[in-house]
Amino acid sequence: MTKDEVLDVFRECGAMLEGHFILSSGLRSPVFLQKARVFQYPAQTEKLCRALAERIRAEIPGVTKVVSPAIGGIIPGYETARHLDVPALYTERVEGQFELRRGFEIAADDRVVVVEDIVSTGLSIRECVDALRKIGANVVAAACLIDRSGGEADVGVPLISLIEYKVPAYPADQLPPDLAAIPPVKPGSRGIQGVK
Ligand SMILES: O=P(O)(O)OC[C@H]1O[C@H](OP(=O)(O)OP(=O)(O)O)[C@H](O)[C@@H]1O
Ligand SMILES: O=C(O)c1cc(=O)[nH]c(=O)[nH]1
Ligand SMILES: [Mg+2]
Repeated sequence: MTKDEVLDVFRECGAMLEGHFILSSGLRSPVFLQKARVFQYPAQTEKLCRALAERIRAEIPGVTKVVSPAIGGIIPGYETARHLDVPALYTERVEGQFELRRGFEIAADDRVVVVEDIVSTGLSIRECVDALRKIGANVVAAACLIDRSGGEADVGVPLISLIEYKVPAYPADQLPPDLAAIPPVKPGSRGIQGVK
């Protein structure tokens, strides 16, 4: 898929939000890609994830498992894994730290790709990769639908993005005046109900 085709899917699903958003990293941004609005449509999700799976298959041979950081990564991880014909697992936050969900297993000879929805700073993928390495998993790459860092994020493994789409993000104490004038909202799940 071309960059415009991917962005059109987000626009058509009403997922390209403008305002003042607190990102997972704590940075602030005038744009939020509300992926949940895309993932409510199976046909659109299938189209994006089929294209991502094709990229993964072409660039990373022999993938045996997909693991995604909850919550946002679960649906695209599952759909991408379906196209790769491998199992779809996920990590979830337990007292703020990612852990492989209870019941899932990864063998020493598995070749794991972490599949994420959106990358901003890459922090969530790094945390997921760290959690997987801690239990001995071989993480060979990561992949995402949209890389908002424009290729700058370091996720600790090779990152395949369906598209790069550079969006501004600012520390909370360095907001441009037009952004500071808008009350901020936090759409993501990190930090809810006492979770760090
Ligand atoms: O590259 P980063 O700076 O880590 O930002 C991107 C992360 O932010 C969002 O997750 P969030 O923590 O908001 O929770 P969610 O997955 O439940 O939406 C998104 O799903 C990515 O995981
Ligand atoms: O950085 C984030 O938290 C983030 C940005 C974005 O555009 N979409 C999203 O789901 N998370
Ligand atoms: Mg997430």
